[in-house]
Amino acid sequence: MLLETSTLSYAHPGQRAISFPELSVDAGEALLVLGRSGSGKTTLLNLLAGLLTPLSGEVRLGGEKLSSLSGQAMDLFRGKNIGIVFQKPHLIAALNVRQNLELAHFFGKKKGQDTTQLLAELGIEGKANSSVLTLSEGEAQRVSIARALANSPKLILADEPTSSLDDENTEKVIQLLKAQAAKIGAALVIVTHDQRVKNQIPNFIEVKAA
Ligand SMILES: Nc1ncnc2c1ncn2[C@@H]1O[C@H](COP(=O)(O)OP(=O)(O)OP(=O)(O)O)[C@@H](O)[C@H]1O
Repeated sequence: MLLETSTLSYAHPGQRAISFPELSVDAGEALLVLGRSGSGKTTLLNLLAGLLTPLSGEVRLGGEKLSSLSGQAMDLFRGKNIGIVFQKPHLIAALNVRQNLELAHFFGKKKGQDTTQLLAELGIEGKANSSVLTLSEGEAQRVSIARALANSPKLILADEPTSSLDDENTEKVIQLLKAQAAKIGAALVIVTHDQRVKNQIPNFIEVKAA
């Protein structure tokens, strides 16, 4: 199994601990994380990304136990192996579209996917040299997906990637993520409360606050 967790829990300061259901995702597979607002979906995603350290249990990616990696080693491991699509695109305004993608190569210290081809696959090749400030919301979301894929990560994590999109673009974005995960053999985990996504990815777990 490429990604797996066991007895994972986390407590935010001053909050009750959240216990997460076990999850496992193989290369090329997709999993949805569903749950009500405040149930802990983003917290789980941050644990899977090694951005938070669990209170108990562990996350293993490609056999590597994330909590055994120190700060700097974890940052490098994440840059190489984990692509994250945040709820809001978080693009660097001073850089154009292509440069935003190349930044991922820089942080991952690897050459990664060809940016021209990647942008073409996502249907935004015409925007390569555009300022990110001139993009529509849907285009910016696709650039943030391209950036997450730029290093051909083993794991793609997406936090509510469709919450601000209409039905047509929701379907397109999920298809894109699935197709890209299958192409590079990555595990795909999508956190959402968007029930529309269930039609496209039947495999899911549900996070429930205690
Ligand atoms: N930095 C923090 N400090 C303290 N409590 C936090 C912090 N971040 C999240 N929480 C609390 O932890 C719980 C889970 O939050 P989380 O953001 O993981 O939920 P979520 O399921 O992603 O919610 P949403 O769907 O609204 O984004 C909530 O009760 C939240 O208030």
